Amino acid sequence: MAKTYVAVDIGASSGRLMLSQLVDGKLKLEEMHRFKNGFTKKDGHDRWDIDHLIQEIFTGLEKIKKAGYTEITLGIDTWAVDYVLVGKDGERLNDPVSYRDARTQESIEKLTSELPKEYIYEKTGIQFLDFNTLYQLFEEDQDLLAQTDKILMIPDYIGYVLTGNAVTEVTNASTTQMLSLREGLFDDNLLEKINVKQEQFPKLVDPGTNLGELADKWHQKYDLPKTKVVTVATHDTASAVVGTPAVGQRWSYLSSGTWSLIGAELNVPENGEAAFEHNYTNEWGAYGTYRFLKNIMGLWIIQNVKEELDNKYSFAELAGLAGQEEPFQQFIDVNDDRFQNPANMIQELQAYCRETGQKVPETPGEIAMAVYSNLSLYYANELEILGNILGYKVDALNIVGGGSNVEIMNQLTATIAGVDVYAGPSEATAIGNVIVQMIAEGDILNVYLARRIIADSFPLKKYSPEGSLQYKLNEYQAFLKETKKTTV
Ligand SMILES: Nc1ncnc2c1ncn2[C@@H]1O[C@H](COP(=O)(O)OP(=O)(O)OP(=O)(O)O)[C@@H](O)[C@H]1O
Ligand SMILES: C[C@H](O)[C@H](O)[C@@H](O)C(=O)CO
Ligand SMILES: [Mg+2]
Repeated sequence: MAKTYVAVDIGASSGRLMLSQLVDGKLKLEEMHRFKNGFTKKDGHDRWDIDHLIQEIFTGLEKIKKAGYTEITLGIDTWAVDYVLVGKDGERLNDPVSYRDARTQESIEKLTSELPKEYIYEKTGIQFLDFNTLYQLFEEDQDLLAQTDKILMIPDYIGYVLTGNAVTEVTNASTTQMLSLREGLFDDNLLEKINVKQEQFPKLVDPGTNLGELADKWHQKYDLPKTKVVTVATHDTASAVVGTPAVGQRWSYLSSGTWSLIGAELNVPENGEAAFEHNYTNEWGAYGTYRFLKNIMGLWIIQNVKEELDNKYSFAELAGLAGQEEPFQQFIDVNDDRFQNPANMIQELQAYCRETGQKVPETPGEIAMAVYSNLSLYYANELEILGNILGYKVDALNIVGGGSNVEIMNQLTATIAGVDVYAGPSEATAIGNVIVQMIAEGDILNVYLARRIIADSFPLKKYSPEGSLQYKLNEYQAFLKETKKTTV
């Protein structure tokens, strides 16, 4: 009987428990439970409801038990950078603050006035995003920090609640912008800067570490399967990269969800001048790799548009309406900070177009196409920059995540970038999560073979360039140069 694996994959917009088994060399994947995620304003900050997320996990595990699965292995992955402060009594001190909260808007300038960006980037190789853990802890309530016994990243906290065991998993630890590339530890100078001690972080562990059994108290409270928890690549993007089929000689990936993370998998970090100038990051990947990538605002923009249209349209319907419009009616720098957490996204997009003297999108289709076509242009621009930094032309882009369902964006990206796009699997994150568990349990030999199994198990859709849109990319790059504020 094939062993049963469960991925708990919680993104910024939604979470899911996915059940997987390896049967005759193919991966079976079944969604057992899905729930919404999101932050709300509480005690003056945008915060996650971590207790709700944990409750949803138990709800999903009860469904799995009810479906007849009595023994499972489980892994947890979530979004990056955010953390939970745990007191000396082992209990949570507060609701975790969301990385979209305004508290860190000025933090990079404040912190790097005393500790130069060049030092931080040379040490960590991590992109400057104002919500990195480094800046969040720099702004953290000092009284709370003084009461803190353990700082746990979100997925590590969930694993701690489930098993009682606390670790710091390295792929997510790297997103803090405090993990030294050379020493493989949190950098002492950076910790000192933010008033944090090494011992406030539990020991660093690699993906595939056995975290322990689900604590007995949960079996007394709920009807759950016997559950062994494995620490996977707990940063969801790290799991997504593991779950990428990696089609192409010089392949690249685009993890397309709330964020769009575009980049390549390297065996050595690249934190040189060009990478620094273009704010590329070296987040740690599984199996000693580095995720050399760039954060792009992503489908967060469409998620807000959908809500502001009172959810009258599904994502598929919005993509369908967009497909009825001409692309490139206006150029938008989708990575402009103003789109990070505006009061009203549609108004922000329209104001941007008015301020730059361009056609203002009005209908749902026009607005959706404005977003999708400018995301495609931005992806193509970054693929060109990625190739220039790495010294080779990327020959294939593997688009995974929910965004891989947006056919017009897949096709536009292929044509503008002049590369073949392979779309899917949309649940690559959950797949990468269970792959690390299967390798740890000896069901699969290594990640290279796993990726062949993924390509055999999930139909990929290929999009080849249709003519050339190089001229349009050149126009967009000129537009970005004119309108871009200096990058951090
Ligand atoms: N059928 C579809 N048609 C068009 N867009 C879709 C479709 N399905 C999903 N999407 C897009 O995918 C996005 C969600 O992607 P995904 O499920 O990978 O994100 P997530 O895991 O919830 O969040 P995160 O990116 O933080 O991990 C939605 O916001 C939507 O824009
Ligand atoms: C804030 C991070 O950049 C974000 O979480 C991203 O890395 C991610 O995890 C997208 O799912
Ligand atoms: Mg996700």
